[in-house]
Amino acid sequence: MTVPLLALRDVVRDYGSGLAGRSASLRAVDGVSLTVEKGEIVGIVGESGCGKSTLARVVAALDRPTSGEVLLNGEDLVTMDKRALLRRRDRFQMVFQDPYGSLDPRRRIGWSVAEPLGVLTPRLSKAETERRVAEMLEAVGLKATDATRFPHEFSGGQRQRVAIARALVTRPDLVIADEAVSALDLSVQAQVLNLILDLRERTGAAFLFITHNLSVVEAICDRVAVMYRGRIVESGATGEVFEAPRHPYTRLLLAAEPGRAGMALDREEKSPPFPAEPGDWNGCAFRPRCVEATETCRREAPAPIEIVPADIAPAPRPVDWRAACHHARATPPPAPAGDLAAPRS
Ligand SMILES: Nc1ncnc2c1ncn2[C@@H]1O[C@H](COP(=O)(O)OP(=O)(O)OP(=O)(O)O)[C@@H](O)[C@H]1O
Repeated sequence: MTVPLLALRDVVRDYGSGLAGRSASLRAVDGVSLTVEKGEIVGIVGESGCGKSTLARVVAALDRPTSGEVLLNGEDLVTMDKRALLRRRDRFQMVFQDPYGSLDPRRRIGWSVAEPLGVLTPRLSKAETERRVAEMLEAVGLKATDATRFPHEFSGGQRQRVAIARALVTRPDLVIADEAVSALDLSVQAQVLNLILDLRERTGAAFLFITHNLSVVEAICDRVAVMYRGRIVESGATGEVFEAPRHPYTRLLLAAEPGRAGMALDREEKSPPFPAEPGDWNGCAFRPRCVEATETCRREAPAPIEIVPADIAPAPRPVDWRAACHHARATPPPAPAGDLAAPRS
């Protein structure tokens, strides 16, 4: 059996007092398990505060989970000592929403792109470093001579290209992109997404793409994981999940996307408060917003169930579609307009 590039096993991240014996005040990530294969682009979606960025930081080893495993090529980054982790740092890189934040305004672009090489492969010669920087700048559609310019001389889209060049210069296996295109105009966004697809083809890098934008996920992600209150409620191939979502929250998210026909969404219902204590909440976290909720949903948190795609009979393939809902079915339920607008309880 091949080892996935990234495997998250039951990852939990609590924010709280930090005092021993005291329970946490907030569970931002609640038992997330997920895999990313080599060269795959996996999207994490969900509304603000659902734990996307916390998960991204844990995967990038910028933050430690409260419990769980983060396996990169089978090695657990959580239990790894600092020196071993530093040696693996060239295997994964992060791209943030604000390229200004990751580019030093006083440094020339060439320096910023080269910096990870200096930290991670310090024995590289000056000539080889310059060659790698020029190669990366050209790969992201800039000129090699741009290396001598400063960040303020570039547009937002160009700066995001520089940030991507910086992330890919060490030839990482995995790039964790947190809202990496959200601040860009639609046309520039499309250019950067095409660039990412192109770079995936050329370098074989996998991407974990954190976004609240479903159109972005549809455009580039092979698979999608939908998060709600720290948990993955549905995951699977993007086309299948978006075509016939099985979790009511996925349907709600899709219906709320401008330009998509579907159920009405009462915007007041968005962003419900998190439980003050993780233990306060039994049952399904989505229950207060779901018209399908029953007594079972009140009592028991639903475990993910496997969904069998309709075409499984003529072309058997591994089942990779899961929904954590007591009422998820193998076939899509009829969804009359407005059925999620008014919660039952
Ligand atoms: N350092 C922190 N200390 C305490 N609580 C935090 C911290 N960082 C995040 N949180 C809380 O954890 C929850 C998840 O936050 P997170 O930033 O991961 O969500 P998100 O889905 O990325 O949201 P957004 O899309 O708005 O960035 C939120 O309730 C947030 O307030």
